[in-house]
Amino acid sequence: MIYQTDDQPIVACSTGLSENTAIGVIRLSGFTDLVGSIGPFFKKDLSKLEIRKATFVNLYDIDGNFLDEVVITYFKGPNSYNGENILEIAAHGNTLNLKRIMNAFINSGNFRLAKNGEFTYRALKNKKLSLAQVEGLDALLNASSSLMLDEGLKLLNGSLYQKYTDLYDKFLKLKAAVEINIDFAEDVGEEQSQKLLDEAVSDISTHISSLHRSASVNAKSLMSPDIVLCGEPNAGKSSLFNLFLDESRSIVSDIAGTTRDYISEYISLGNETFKLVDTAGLRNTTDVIEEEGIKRSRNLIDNAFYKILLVNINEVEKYQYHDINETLFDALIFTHFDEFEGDLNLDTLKSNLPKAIKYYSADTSKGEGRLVEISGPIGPKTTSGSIEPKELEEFNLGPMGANQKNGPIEPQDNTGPTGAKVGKNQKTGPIEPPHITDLITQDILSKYTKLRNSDPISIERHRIVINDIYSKFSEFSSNIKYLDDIAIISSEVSILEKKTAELIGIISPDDTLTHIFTNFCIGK
Ligand SMILES: Nc1nc2c(c(=O)[nH]1)N(C=O)[C@@H](CNc1ccc(C(=O)N[C@@H](CCC(=O)O)C(=O)O)cc1)CN2
Ligand SMILES: Nc1nc2c(ncn2[C@@H]2O[C@H](COP(=O)(O)OP(=O)(O)OP(=O)(O)O)[C@@H](O)[C@H]2O)c(=O)[nH]1
Ligand SMILES: [Mg+2]
Repeated sequence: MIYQTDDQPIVACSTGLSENTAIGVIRLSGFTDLVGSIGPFFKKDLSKLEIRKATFVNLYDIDGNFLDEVVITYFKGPNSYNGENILEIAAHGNTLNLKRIMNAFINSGNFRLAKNGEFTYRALKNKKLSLAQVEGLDALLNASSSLMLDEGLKLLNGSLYQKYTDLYDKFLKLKAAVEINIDFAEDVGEEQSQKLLDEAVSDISTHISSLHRSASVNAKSLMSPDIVLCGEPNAGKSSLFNLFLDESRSIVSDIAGTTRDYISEYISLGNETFKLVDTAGLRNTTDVIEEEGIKRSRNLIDNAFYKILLVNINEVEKYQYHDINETLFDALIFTHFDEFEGDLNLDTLKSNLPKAIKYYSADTSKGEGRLVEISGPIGPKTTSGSIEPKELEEFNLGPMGANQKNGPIEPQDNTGPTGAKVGKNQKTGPIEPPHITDLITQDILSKYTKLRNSDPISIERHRIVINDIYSKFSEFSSNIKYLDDIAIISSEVSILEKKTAELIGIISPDDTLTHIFTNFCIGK
């Protein structure tokens, strides 16, 4: 299917028609004769209408019936959003009123209702926006996380768009350097022309590597950052879920398999909203319904932004759900730590379990928790690897440890968001133990910030084209010293330049256009 259109003048309500609002904006675009085709609606000589200035006027239908008091703004093409003549009418935002006004223009026979995204389509056609910018607009308008919103803005006219156009300019420079090698090597000197070429190649190499890094960030998990709790039945998933929500949202019981399907709630951590998901306990089962629940859990884990595995520390030896052994968890929490009496050797405990970046111990029925080890790719060297049992004991125990049975457990209500605050009996009592949700929250936010700072590119088309340019260019730059046929070099550079033009959207395939514009709302 191809996005089909014509050049007729169009009208639409850009502020939506699903709800009454204070003010609604109706846009008219693509008319050539402001005075003749629009003047009658205002019973005014619009030849004196000031450009890009808000003007208060009365609006009438074609038969002269009064419709509304409105404010109009005229953008004379090509200096408008889409390059066409545009008139914006800000009217009273009752949807009946807005529809009646639109109908007045449509019934005059000079305007038709715009299709989805048609104003913007014309901006693209008139080269006011490139395809990449339109995709940015799409991301901006449909964003469900502040990260997507940022990406949209960066594409629309910001740093990311600049990176794309810089890459294109650099390919043009490379092309020029190649041409100098072909035509003017003798004039410039062999050495000088080779230097130009080398510089151009290395410049692109740095640039495309940075884009490639941005395109390699796991984008799926960023669109809706889910925090998924999983583990075998009775591990304490629902207990932790409720600790996060500060209420008993999920049913907690000692019957294994209590949670049969996943449940989720939105939670605010820092300034961000995350979806917290409590999943069905993972176990090998013959129950068809439970099996389906587990399948869903697996799916959620695979796509999660932050994966938490809970394991009852007293049952590590019995742990048997190995289908997720390949998954790297962000956090593994040893729960039921308050009941633990065994030998605390983390290496032994870990050997029967999937891997994680950070290990915690906790009493998930109450909330106390400790960080026990950082390992894996992001852990600092000093804390990675195994910790000596003695060291771990000091690190790990404290008020919740060996003395726990005789010593009082401090009430939780004084625990602030950073954990470790002094409890109620300040003078005599021990220090308040940290809260597991505070520790995990810190880690979630730090992961989110890190991802955000890595300038992720989540638009699939861009990821594909960037990866393609990256791999073709890598091949090209490692071969260039062996290529003695300058004509071959030249044609390779042309291919890469075309791909970059495609990334920006200077060249845009029809199916891409259709895909994008059907996603837009009417009036955009
Ligand atoms: N009222 C109103 N608000 C709006 C829009 C709009 O169309 N109308 N926009 C719609 O998305 C966004 C703003 N985008 C716009 C982009 C370009 C031009 C424009 O007139 N461009 C001219 C002049 C540029 C200049 O003076 O610097 C041009 O490009 O030639 C207007 C709005 C958000 N807010
Ligand atoms: N002592 C102790 N009890 C806990 C701890 N965490 C959870 N419990 C208890 O263990 C039982 C199971 O907890 P849930 O939170 O329902 O476990 P779950 O992982 O959601 O279990 P399923 O929904 O069956 O998969 C409940 O009785 C909890 O009160 C803990 O750290 N220490
Ligand atoms: Mg549960």
